[in-house]
Amino acid sequence: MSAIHLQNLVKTFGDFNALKTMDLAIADGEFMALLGPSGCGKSTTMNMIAGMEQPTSGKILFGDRDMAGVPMGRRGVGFVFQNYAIFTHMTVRQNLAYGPRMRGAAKAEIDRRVGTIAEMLQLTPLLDRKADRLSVNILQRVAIGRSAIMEPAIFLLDEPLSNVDAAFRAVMRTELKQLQRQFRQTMVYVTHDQLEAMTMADRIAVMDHGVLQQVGTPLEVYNNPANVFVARFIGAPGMNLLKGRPAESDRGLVVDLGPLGVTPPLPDELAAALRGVRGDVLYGFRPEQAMLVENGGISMPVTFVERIGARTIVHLGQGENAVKAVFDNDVGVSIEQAATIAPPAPSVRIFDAATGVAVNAD
Ligand SMILES: Nc1ncnc2c1ncn2[C@@H]1O[C@H](COP(=O)(O)OP(=O)(O)OP(=O)(O)O)[C@@H](O)[C@H]1O
Repeated sequence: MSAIHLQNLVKTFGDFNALKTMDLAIADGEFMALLGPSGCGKSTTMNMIAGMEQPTSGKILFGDRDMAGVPMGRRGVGFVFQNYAIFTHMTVRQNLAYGPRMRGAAKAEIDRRVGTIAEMLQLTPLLDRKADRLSVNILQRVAIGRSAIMEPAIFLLDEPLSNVDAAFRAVMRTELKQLQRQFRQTMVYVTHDQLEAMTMADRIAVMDHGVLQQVGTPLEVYNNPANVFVARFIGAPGMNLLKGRPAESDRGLVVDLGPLGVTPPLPDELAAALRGVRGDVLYGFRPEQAMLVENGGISMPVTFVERIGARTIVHLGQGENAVKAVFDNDVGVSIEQAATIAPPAPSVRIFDAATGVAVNAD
């Protein structure tokens, strides 16, 4: 019953196409993140699942039940927004108890549920505090608790952590994941923050301009982005992409990067797939996978070195040819030096420069 199917879902506002078409199957008990930049249609999709917006066309099914015409209050969904929606004149306990009380639950049952949720969200010492005396961080925790206590089979969260501070956000990422594991709800989580999506979600639906770009586990979208948008959007920093042309060499197929020279040879399967591609390609590799080598790599001037604790981000090249390399230690390079970097062959990804679509090795 708690699986969600979005079928050919379209939403237009006047003549603006906010969601061009969306097909997505979310399994019962799955944590699905809707991830993308501002304005890509995440909230619009979420609001249609909740029943706050009606689709222009297409279907939303919960299990095999069509949600067309089913009002929000009858969908059995819990919803948490960016801006906490709680009663400030009530205590934390009264806020948490509100939903079960409205449903007519017995006092002992309400007390039990309030106790469990308060414990999970570390609200126990604050239960008798008035909500108007709490910080924004704690208010959002109460808002999540107020929804979670109803044990909705489907839990929808729209950027719930964007107003809380960074340290608290890190704590809440773990707590939300634990909450979902405990209640085994189907959770749909809207965010523009790829780190939130990567750390919490079972699968991520990456969106851009009202179009679903890719659906996959965090590792799938990180390791095998379907296109250039996903390659750049996932990862911090995003994937490096250098423009070039496939070229035969005596060591096998390489990518000729023009003034940067040629890349190391491509792995056989990728080379085989690439032989079908005409025109320019983008040679992609993750900053974390770049290695410093003596020779046989791509040599570029170092333009900037960021040292963030034990992590070093080395910026190389400029303009279209700028790339970044991330190391877990201080690699001892400095500005204006040249450095030669090479990704391990299996981690290289190639994209068709004209379409942006990944060239798949398999
Ligand atoms: N009621 C509306 N009327 C007109 N345009 C709308 C309406 N709601 C959303 N839009 C537009 O639809 C597009 C998608 O909006 P949506 O809120 O779904 O994006 P989002 O990906 O959630 O981004 P954000 O994180 O900024 O909310 C935006 O360009 C937005 O301006």
